[in-house]
Amino acid sequence: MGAIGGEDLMKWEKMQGAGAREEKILVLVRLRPLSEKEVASNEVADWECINDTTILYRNTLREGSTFPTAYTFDRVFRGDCSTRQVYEEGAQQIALSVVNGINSSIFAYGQTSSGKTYTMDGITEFTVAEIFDYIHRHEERAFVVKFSAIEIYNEAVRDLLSSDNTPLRLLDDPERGTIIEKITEEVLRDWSHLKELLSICEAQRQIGETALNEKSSRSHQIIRLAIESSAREFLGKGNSTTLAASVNFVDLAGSERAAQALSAGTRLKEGSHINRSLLTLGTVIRKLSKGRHGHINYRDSKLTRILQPCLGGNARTAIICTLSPARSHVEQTRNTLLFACCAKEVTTKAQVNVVMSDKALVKHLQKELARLESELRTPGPPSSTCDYTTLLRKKDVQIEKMEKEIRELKKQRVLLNHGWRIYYGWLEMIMIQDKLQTIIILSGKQGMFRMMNIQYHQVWLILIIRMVSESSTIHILMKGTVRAVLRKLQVELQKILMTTAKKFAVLRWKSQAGTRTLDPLPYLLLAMKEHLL
Ligand SMILES: Nc1ncnc2c1ncn2[C@@H]1O[C@H](COP(=O)(O)OP(=O)(O)OP(=O)(O)O)[C@@H](O)[C@H]1O
Repeated sequence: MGAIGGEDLMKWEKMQGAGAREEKILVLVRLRPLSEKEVASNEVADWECINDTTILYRNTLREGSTFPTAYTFDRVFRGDCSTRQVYEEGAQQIALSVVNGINSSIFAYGQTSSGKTYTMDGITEFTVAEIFDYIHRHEERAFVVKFSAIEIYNEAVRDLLSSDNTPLRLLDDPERGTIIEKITEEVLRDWSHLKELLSICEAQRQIGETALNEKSSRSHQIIRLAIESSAREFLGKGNSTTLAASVNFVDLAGSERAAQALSAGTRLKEGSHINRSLLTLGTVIRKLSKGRHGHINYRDSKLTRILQPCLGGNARTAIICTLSPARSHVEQTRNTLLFACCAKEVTTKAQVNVVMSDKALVKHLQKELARLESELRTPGPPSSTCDYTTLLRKKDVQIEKMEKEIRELKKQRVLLNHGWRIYYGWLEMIMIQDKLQTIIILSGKQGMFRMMNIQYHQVWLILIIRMVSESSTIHILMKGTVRAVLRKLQVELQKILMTTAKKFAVLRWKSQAGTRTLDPLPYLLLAMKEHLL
């Protein structure tokens, strides 16, 4: 990962000062023309966009109905509007936020055959073309663009870049939220590479047949571009910071009822799952539209778990609701419009995402500390002595917190740089947990165990045992899942203990209860289980 610094850091600090930006989800409606098939079967178009923001139901035969006839959104697009127009006048601003370190998502929602895939294919390509163009125009920055794609089919998550059909697991990460384990990420090289990856995805996507749409997509598809950028000027220097964000292109499966698609058998099973995910999406949107009160059931479906940040979280979001104008689809069109009405009340809180190196973070915290101290030295006129004391106390707490963070970061850096140290004396365990990794150092008079870089469920474990009383050093490198590493570790330790039994037999351990003789193996395994699993 590269680095930005100086001006960029200042710019970022300013942006952070301005805080996260709260805004409503952008809701766009796209009405498609009647299809040839619909025209051939004498279908009537009952919906019309009367201006740029309003869509009207024009069935005079239905007068007296309790449903509203006019619906207003951020933007509505008539049947003769091109996808480029939908992109430029709708989704563009939100999608391109990603190059400035802001997460963004574009969804297509609507019944089968209403034009979701037709719309999202164009939106995805236009966005990537503009991202490439932006990258070429900003040579002062180094960009890395990573492409990944999944589908959620019958509530199983599949990697669309892999021929392996094994469902991917979702994991909860305290920092990054829900992450998809073992997902393939391709570093995007150029336009032809994008086309190649998109055609792999298309081939992998589950295609089924329903009575409504001969090539109906039966799964939810999420294409994700993760973009990291750093100023070339600071590449490789210690005070590195990187802008990191991703944009999701979400093509949902049809929102219609399974019955209407004349589904049966497999199609019916798909329908119920599709509706479970969409039902949860609807519930989440409905709850969010009424404010953030109470529990929001993101975890009830894979779709809402993965898309949680786009639904009221740290992202800018646009939803394109696609509609068929046909009279026979009026019920589904109304359902889609109802969903769209709820979605336009949902707010998200996007912020610039910056990944900093330790050095840059320490620098940032020191600056913040200095700012707080200077604020303290020149306080504004307090309205009363009580206000002034409260302010002072608050600042003290903030300063103390910052100082603690700086101490902690410095300690971590020292340990990372000089962690390969031998602690003489009693067996001791130092455990440091930071955002991404856990470092455990077990050390003792006779031996030292050092384990580091334990990230999520992938463990990179280095066990180094050094016999202090002898010159020999044994290095064992193990890699795998936590359980696999624990098993291997147990075997390796037993081998070592057998060969160096005498040395370890007298290994002592000082606990609160006093000095005791200890076999280090169970203690080590217990400590690992407690802290890592
Ligand atoms: N705005 C439009 N203008 C012209 N043709 C359109 C438009 N939108 C969709 N179509 C056509 O309608 C048909 C169905 O569109 P599409 O496959 O995108 O629907 P969908 O909503 O993705 O359906 P499903 O949920 O079943 O995947 C396609 O043949 C597509 O070319």
